Amino acid sequence: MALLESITEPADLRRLAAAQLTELAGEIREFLIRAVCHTGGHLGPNLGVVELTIALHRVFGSPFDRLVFDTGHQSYVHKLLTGRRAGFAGLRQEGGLSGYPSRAESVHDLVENSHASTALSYADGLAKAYALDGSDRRVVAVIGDGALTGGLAWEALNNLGGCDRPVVVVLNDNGRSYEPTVGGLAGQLAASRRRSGYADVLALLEGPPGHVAERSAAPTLSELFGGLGLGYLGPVDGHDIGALERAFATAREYGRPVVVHCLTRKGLGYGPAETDDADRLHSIGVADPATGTPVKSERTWTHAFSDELVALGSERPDVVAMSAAMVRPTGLHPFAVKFPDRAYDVGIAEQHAVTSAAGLAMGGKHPVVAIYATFLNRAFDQVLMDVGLHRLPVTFVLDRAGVTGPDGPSHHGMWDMAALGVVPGLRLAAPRDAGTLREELREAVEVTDGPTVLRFPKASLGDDIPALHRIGGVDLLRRPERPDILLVSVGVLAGAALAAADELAALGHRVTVVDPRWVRPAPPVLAELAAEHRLVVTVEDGVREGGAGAAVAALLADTGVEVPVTVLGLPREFLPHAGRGSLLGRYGLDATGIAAATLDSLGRIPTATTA
Ligand SMILES: Cc1ncc(C[n+]2csc(CCOP(=O)(O)OP(=O)(O)O)c2C)c(N)n1
Ligand SMILES: CC(=O)[C@@H](O)[C@H](O)COP(=O)(O)O
Ligand SMILES: [Mg+2]
Repeated sequence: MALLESITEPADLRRLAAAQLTELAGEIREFLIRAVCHTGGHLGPNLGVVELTIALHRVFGSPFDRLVFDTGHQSYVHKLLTGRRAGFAGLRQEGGLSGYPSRAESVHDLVENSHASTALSYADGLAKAYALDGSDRRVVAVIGDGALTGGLAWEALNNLGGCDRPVVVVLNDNGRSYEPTVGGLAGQLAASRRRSGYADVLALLEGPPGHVAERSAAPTLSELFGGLGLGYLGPVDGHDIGALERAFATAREYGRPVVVHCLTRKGLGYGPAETDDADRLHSIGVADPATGTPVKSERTWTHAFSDELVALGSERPDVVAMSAAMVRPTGLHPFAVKFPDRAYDVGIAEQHAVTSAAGLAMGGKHPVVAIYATFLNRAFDQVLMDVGLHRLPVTFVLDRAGVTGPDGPSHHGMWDMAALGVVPGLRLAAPRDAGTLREELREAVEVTDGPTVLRFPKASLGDDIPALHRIGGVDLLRRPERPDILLVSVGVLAGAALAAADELAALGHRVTVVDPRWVRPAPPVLAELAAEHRLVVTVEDGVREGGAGAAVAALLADTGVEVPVTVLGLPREFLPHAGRGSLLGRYGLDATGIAAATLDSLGRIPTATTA
């Protein structure tokens, strides 16, 4: 690692000879494999951009010139070249290096939002600002072929091409998002690779044999981007540092917006990634570096959803599934294998996914849109207007809801219950275990007059938590004689709520614990239950303001039930990266935190009413 250790800033790179750069690339790959297998993180994407990132830092002068990484999951090499090698021991760990660019870490980092397809818009704005200042700073946006399937990227291209600001768009084309990138654009890129005769990369192309041949009649990328008003350079071998540097140097002096099309191989240099057909080890947990296999394998909420959706698909031919470039991570793969004609992957295009699902519902189907909670934020208007206003039966299944952990602020799926709760006619369920997930999914697809939502976390599944009985759709999990406290627990927090009830019982309190199951709108029976208690405490792993607990408080106010309500949830802040359990504890959403907050609230009730 002698060369890598000698690099503390981009200027150090410019002192190296060509042969040393190749050696450095090898050291970086070796380092990444070891470091990322140790902590978990994005391995395949970073192994693919080693040469590309070296070349960028040799040609452009960051931080004067600005490098914007789309999504940012491929920024590890950039971090290594900008003085953060030592931080990799704590990559994505609490207090450690972020898995994405981070302005707190480095002046070389700019955009921390790891939602895809934004880089070209940021670049457009930066270039406008620098033009106003009369500055000749260059703006470079690195965007993957997957991220380029997002509509926002095309809105930006449309703007970039319509003016002469010198933005350099580096298209990192590895032919894949997680799986091979889908759609007409992917076909265009594939055809371009074919024409380039870049055999190694061609070997990665997948799809039916006719696919590439048919696409080869398509316009060239130069025509495509040229038609929008951008220059086009390429395709360039994305693993040839010399070729990349020549292309970037030309782009730097181009004087107009230009796309540099780089062909790369996701996972290059690590056998287990190169041969991984699922996703080239896109994002891994802690793994054995010798084999790339995860150290821990567990049954998750995603598995439970996945199995039940396949069962539903067999029973209900109208049930169709929709994904925005995340077929496997959201558990849709088994459904797509069994019902290939009823599964749609639209690319990184959440807004389109939602409105396309609306169309499917208008056409008599019941779409299940499986999506990470955080990515549905982007399609709020489509949920509200295109689905909600038309009262269409679309079911949204939000994986990674609540605290996700090491992916940090842009990935915590904590806004859903507050944001979606305002959609008229939308019903939202938060299953507490695998059993209720199955049950609530089935209830959701039975709904015919509006959108339904299921949300669950990125976590391993515990045992099912049985209900004593159900009233008004609400599950009673604990019901002592003469209860004084009502704990309303949302979804996965049922276990913590029950444990808190135990702690409180040990102190002499009598705690009822309920799981509302369908949390938005709040079930009316909660008002009746609340009236039998002296204090209501709601517990959710979503933003506290405007969430499920706030809906319970509003229900009580609307129905004249004058029992104090304490709403426990996440603060209205961007939460950092850290382990999920640790963050839940930090924000008082573990048993001890819930019990302590409850005692605190009890202590604040005037004595006359606590007697
Ligand atoms: C809006 C949004 N949807 C989905 C994702 C999840 N996601 C992260 S990376 C990725 C694939 C990106 O493909 P590409 O841009 O080609 O980068 P590569 O990993 O191939 O380098 C997806 C779907 C995301 N980050 N943002
Ligand atoms: C960058 C991105 O959005 C995804 O790669 C995400 O990090 C994956 O998260 P999971 O590892 O939870 O699937
Ligand atoms: Mg890609």
